[in-house]
Amino acid sequence: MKLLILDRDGVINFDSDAYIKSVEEWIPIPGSIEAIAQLSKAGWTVAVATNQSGIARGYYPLATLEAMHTRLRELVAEQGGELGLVVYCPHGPDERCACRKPKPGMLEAIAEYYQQDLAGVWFVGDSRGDLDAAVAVDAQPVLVKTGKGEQTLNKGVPAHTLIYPDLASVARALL
Ligand SMILES: O=P(O)(O)OC[C@@H](O)[C@H]1O[C@@H](OP(=O)(O)O)[C@@H](O)[C@@H](O)[C@@H]1O
Ligand SMILES: [Mg+2]
Ligand SMILES: [Zn+2]
Repeated sequence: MKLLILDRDGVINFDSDAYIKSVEEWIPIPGSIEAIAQLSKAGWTVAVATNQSGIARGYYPLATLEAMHTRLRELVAEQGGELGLVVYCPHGPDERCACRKPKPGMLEAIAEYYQQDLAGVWFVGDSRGDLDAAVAVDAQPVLVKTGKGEQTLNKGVPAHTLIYPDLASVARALL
């Protein structure tokens, strides 16, 4: 199976240090929706693994997070594509859950859902925690320079990380 896993904020949509707290604040990065649609139409399963500590912090309710993901699915469907499983970690850093990146719990949940081994599966993110979660399960860390990607790159990334300007260029590399 052709499985691609994406981080959300800073990869699919613009990120903010003030968190993405509403559907109105959830704005796709140009080319990202089209990239997901093109990949899915080419037979790729595109899943999402996203930290959403804003839930634990009380910045937005679960219903708002779900509304963002409904919007994402709708936009991909309008381009003729289909978005796969979206997994999120609603916990705060101090809850020591198993799912918050850099822990690989969400990646493992996606692998379990699709009964797919994660070795070499590309996980595309903008933060160091994304890359470390990939390394933890022998997936392929892929950094995009959107969102926090430039800062992440400047601080150093795992040795075999692949680096692309944005999700659209990742899609072009796979298609
Ligand atoms: O990039 P993904 O995983 O899709 O989501 C990241 C968001 O949950 C937020 O994660 C926060 O980190 P803390 O959770 O406060 O450490 C901050 O980096 C925010 O700027 C960011 O919007
Ligand atoms: Mg991110
Ligand atoms: Zn969690």
